[in-house]
Amino acid sequence: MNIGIIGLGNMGQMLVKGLCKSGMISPRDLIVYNRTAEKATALRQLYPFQVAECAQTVCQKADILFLCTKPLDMLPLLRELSLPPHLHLVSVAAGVSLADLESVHSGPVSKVIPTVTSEENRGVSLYMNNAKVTPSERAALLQLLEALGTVEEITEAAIETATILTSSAPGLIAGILEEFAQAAVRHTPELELDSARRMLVETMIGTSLLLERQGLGFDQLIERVATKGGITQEGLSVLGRTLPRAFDDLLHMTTEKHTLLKQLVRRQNDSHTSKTPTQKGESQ
Ligand SMILES: NC(=O)c1ccc[n+]([C@@H]2O[C@H](COP(=O)([O-])OP(=O)(O)OC[C@H]3O[C@@H](n4cnc5c(N)ncnc54)[C@H](OP(=O)(O)O)[C@@H]3O)[C@@H](O)[C@H]2O)c1
Ligand code: PRO
Repeated sequence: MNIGIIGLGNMGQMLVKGLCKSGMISPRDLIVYNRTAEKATALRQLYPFQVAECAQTVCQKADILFLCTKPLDMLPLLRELSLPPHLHLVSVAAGVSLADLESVHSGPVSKVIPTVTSEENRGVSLYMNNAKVTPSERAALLQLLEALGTVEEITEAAIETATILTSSAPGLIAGILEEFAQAAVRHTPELELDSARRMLVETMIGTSLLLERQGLGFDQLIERVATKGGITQEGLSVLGRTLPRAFDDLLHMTTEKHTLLKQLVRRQNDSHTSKTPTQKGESQ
C-alpha cells in the first residue's frame, strides 16, 4: 500500500517517524511531498521514503493520503488537485470538518487528530470517517493509527475538547512543567532552573509508569503520595482552589479559537463557491 503524505511539518514528520519506527510499514511505502522541498532531505537520510515532485503525483500514487497542512491551507490546496474518486483522504487539520472535506472530495474521507507523542508510538489519535469509507479502508487506516498509539473514535461534538486532552496536552503539560520549574527557582534561588526541569521530567516519567504499569487511578496515586496531615496535602489544597478556574478558562479559550478557525474555513469555502466559474478560472 502506498501511503501519501502532503505537508512535512510537525505532523507529517511525526507520521513518517512513528509509522517507520513501529515497523508496520517500510519507508518505501511512503510517498511524500512538501512545499519546501529541503524539509525532506534530512529526514530521508533516516527514513528513505519516496519524494514526489508535486502534490498531484502523491494523489495519483497513494492509496491513502494524509493531508498535513495547516487548516487554512488545506481546502485551497485540495481544490488545486485532481483527486482520484476512490482516494481515501485523511485530514489531520483541527477545525476542518468532514463536511468541509466532503465539499472538495466526493470519495472516502476521514478526519484524524494525531499527537506529537505518536513519534514515540504512544498517545491517542482521534478518529472519525464519512459514510463513503468502506470497512476495508477503515481497517487499513485503523491499523496505521494503532501503530502510532491508541485510537479513540470520536464525534464532531466531542472532538474539540478531546483534542485539548490528547493533541494539545503534550504542549500544555510542557507549559505546566515549565511554570512549575520557574516557580521553584523564584521561591528558592539556590536551586538551578535546569536542575528543577530535570527533576520534573524524571518525576513525570516515573508518575506515568506508576499510572500505567500499576494501573493506579489519579485518586489512588494521590493517596499514596499525600500523607494525611502532611506537606503534599497543602499543595493539593492550593491546586483545588486555583486550577478549576484555570482549566475552565483554558477550555473556554481553546473552544473559542476552534470556533474562529471553523468560521474562517467556512468563509474560505463560501467565498470559493460564490465565485462564478469565470472568476474561479481567473483566480487560479
Ligand atoms: N502540531 C500538532 O501537534 C498537531 C496535532 C494535531 C493536529 N495538527 C494539525 O496538523 C496540521 C499541521 O500542523 P503542523 O504543526 O504539522 O504544521 P506545520 O509544522 O506548519 O506543517 C505544515 C506543513 O505543510 C506544508 N504545506 C503548506 N502548504 C502546502 C502545500 N500547498 N503543499 C505541500 N505542503 C504544504 C508546509 O510546508 P513549508 O515547509 O513550505 O512551510 C509545512 O511543512 C494542522 O492542520 C494542525 O491543525 C497538528
Ligand atoms: N496542535 C494544533 C494546534 O495547536 C491542533 C492541536 C494540537 O492548533
